[in-house]
Amino acid sequence: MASSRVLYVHSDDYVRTCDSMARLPHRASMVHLLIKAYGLLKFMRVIAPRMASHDDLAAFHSDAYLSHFELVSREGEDADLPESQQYGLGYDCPVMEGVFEYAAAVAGATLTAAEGLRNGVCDVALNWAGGWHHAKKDEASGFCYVNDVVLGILKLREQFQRVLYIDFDLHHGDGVEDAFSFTPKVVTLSFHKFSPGFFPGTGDIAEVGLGRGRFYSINVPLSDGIADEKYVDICHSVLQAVNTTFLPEAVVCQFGADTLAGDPMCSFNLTPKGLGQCLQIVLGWQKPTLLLGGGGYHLANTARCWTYLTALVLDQVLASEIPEHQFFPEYGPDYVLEVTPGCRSDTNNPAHLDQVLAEIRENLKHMA
Ligand SMILES: O=C(/C=C/c1ccccc1NC(=O)c1ccccc1Oc1ccccc1)NO
Ligand SMILES: [Zn+2]
Repeated sequence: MASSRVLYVHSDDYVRTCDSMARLPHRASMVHLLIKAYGLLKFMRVIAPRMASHDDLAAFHSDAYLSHFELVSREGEDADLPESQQYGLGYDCPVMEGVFEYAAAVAGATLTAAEGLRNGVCDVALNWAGGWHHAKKDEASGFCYVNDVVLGILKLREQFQRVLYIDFDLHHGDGVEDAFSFTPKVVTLSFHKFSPGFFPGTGDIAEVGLGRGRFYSINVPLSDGIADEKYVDICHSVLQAVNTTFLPEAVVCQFGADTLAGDPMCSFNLTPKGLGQCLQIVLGWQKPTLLLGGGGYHLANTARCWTYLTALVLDQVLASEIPEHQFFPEYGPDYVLEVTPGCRSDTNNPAHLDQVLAEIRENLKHMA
């Protein structure tokens, strides 16, 4: 990738705001400082994000939700207003003071990245602190308060007729699928763990979209223990089939890193190399591409993964040794970039995966 054609959305203020999300302490700093420590910033155009305005957020979210969310964010924890529950606020989506500013900052960063692509300023745009795919029009969900992914896709749709969304996070990208389930202009494709009782519970292969959007939502339900080889194999087959059938003009990828070996979600057994092979397939299409983060609860592995993917975009090879920097101690005991797969058994049987692929190929035949 010609380096100046890669946009990296970053500012120290933005990282500080994202770091303030207590449940992901310093993750944004760890990601940025590892990318910086590997000397990758000089290959990219670094742009400071703008804050999303109320109108920006209202492109997807309801006014009722936004004004309630802004109110409780001002008052912080003790704002246990009765209607908070109907807006998904509390429990999975605790209301920390300033959480509205955090959500507006992340949404603004994803919009800044999407605008760079829409205006032809860059070919690839990165916002690793974005990717909050569960938020609904009027409800926070799964620790997602504002759906920056939907906002980014809507921004790209101002310029591109057909947008392909690919969700590599461990969890089903339900908020994004819901937002576009009735339209054939956006294909949402999600690879995720689908298992009784596992959040969010949606994303079965039979979920194909509704009305004019029927067959434009694609779900690849997977089970625990899948490792790089099988994951890359099914991703490659589905991605190629979707790209040649839908012919997208722009692509948005959510690379939630909770699929990695060692993640506390303890489900899949992937490594950054496997996700990198999936990214290489998408980059090979040479279409305007927006890359976002998402889940990822082993903070050092998440930083390893997104740094590795950033280097892939830049055609840069990284040394195994983690460079000396502020968070170096977090990378022990080996202090290397690679993530070692776990020795967990893969519960995905090949015959079932073939069946999943056959059903998706069948559904694609109905895509006009
Ligand atoms: O990763 C996700 C969703 C996570 C999620 C879903 C339902 C309820 C809460 C969720 N998120 C969290 O609990 C959450 C968010 C940030 C940091 C730690 C978090 O907890 C854990 C707890 C145990 C393992 C991993 C994460 N979507 O991609
Ligand atoms: Zn996740």
